[in-house]
Amino acid sequence: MKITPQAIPEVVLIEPKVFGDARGYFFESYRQDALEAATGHRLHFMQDNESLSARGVLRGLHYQQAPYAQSKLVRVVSGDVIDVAVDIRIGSPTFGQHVCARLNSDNKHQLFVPRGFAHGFIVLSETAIFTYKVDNPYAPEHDRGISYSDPALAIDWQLPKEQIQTSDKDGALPTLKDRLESAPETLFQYEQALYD
Ligand SMILES: Cc1cn([C@H]2C[C@H](O)[C@@H](COP(=O)(O)OP(=O)(O)O[C@H]3O[C@H](C)C(=O)[C@H](O)[C@H]3O)O2)c(=O)[nH]c1=O
Repeated sequence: MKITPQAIPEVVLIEPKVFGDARGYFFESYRQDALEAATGHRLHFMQDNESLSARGVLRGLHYQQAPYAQSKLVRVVSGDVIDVAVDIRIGSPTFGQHVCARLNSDNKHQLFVPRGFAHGFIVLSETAIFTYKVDNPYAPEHDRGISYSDPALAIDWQLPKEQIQTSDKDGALPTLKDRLESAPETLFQYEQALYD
């Protein structure tokens, strides 16, 4: 597999080696040793999630605040999405900046979204099955988010606004600036030790 740091280097893109033959294909969808070496973190993924969404559905931008911050290893088993990770570590040189990755069942690419980042994706295909590992359990009381349409983030979701569908919860999320001004404790500090 090829693992490449992105423009925000803590976020890495994983391109698995796919072995095709007359029966179909095989690839290693997760290698802890390779990902730990590439990210510099010990990783203990302990929950797998899966969601099915129709074209235009946008889930995000979500994160869990400390002490339940989550790293995510995300991939698409069916369909085509734009996946986005936003740096929400106060003091980071890339605070408020984001990485986009096109993940689909053809390229089989995966994105590692570290703790300290908000995450979301939009579906470009008719439907998409999105599956991912997280390294902390679901903690609804620590579930937080920022607005996918925050003009300061300037994320290109590639679909017209009228085609984007979100949950009511996601549609009401604050901008990063609002969250920074009203509840900075729900974000992260760049110097904060987020991994053991
Ligand atoms: C995330 C999660 C949700 N749930 C329950 C809570 C709700 O009753 C239902 C749907 O939850 P939600 O609307 O938060 O699901 P998504 O909008 O897909 O949220 C996820 O979407 C973005 C892309 C993320 O990165 C996060 O992993 C996660 O926030 O599943 C659970 O039981 N366990 C879980 O880990």
